[in-house]
Amino acid sequence: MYTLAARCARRGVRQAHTVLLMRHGESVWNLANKFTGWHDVALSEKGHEEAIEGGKLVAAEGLKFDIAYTSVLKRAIRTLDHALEETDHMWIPVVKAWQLNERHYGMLQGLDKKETVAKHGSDQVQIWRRSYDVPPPPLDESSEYYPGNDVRYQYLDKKCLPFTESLELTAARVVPYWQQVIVPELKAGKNIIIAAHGNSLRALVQYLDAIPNDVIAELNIPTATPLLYHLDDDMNPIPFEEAIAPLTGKYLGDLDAIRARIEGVKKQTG
Ligand SMILES: O=C(O)[C@@H](CO)OP(=O)(O)O
Repeated sequence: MYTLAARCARRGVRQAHTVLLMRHGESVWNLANKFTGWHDVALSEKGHEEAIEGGKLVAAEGLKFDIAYTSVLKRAIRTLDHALEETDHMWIPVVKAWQLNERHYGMLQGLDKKETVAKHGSDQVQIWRRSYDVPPPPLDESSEYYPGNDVRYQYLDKKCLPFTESLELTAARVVPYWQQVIVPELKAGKNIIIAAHGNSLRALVQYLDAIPNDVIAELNIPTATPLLYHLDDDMNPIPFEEAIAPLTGKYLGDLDAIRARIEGVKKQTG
């Protein structure tokens, strides 16, 4: 004989849907202060440590996951590996999707951020870096950074491959991937962990939290800092009190240290 409480629990007085977002740890090009985009660079030593620390924070929260998503770039893949290892989830399926890649930085890829400011001015670089709809100058097909020259994209229709991307163009692949691939898994009751990138995650949280275009320009996402969302059955975030606005999801860890990390990302250009 079930108690009333137990019957209710079984009949779907359900918990919120859980999604844990995590930007990769510091990469060797973050360390060198270069625009990276789709270029596939490794984590720095500090980046590995950050990802392990981030994973420990997720473990301490006692979160359970059923499926993981990441990009096709090793800094995010390795970050996810660390998080899965620290939380004892190495066994769950991992989906690697180009749609979760970092925003393609066009002609800026490989350039030093401060040298780019010295050459083009901080206002122009801020527009390329954080405006919603102005992409950096495009590269061309002869560039070593053109995805059409990269074997991992060989089976993709060339018209899917960017020469550069704004946040708007990044969202045009991230958000449909969220809606079409990830949301059905959430609706099936699965808990999700996603390891991705500063700008692909900015595109996703802008969508989840309905952040206006001028406000998202001010939003920076720190490396390897777990960001927890609870969603209702309509996939709307259930705000956490501890959230740092305009986000409604909450970062795990020491909030002062997290704010300092956010400032660090902002200051990369000066
Ligand atoms: O270089 C990049 O690809 C991104 C993330 O590292 O940089 P930014 O924060 O300047 O958009």
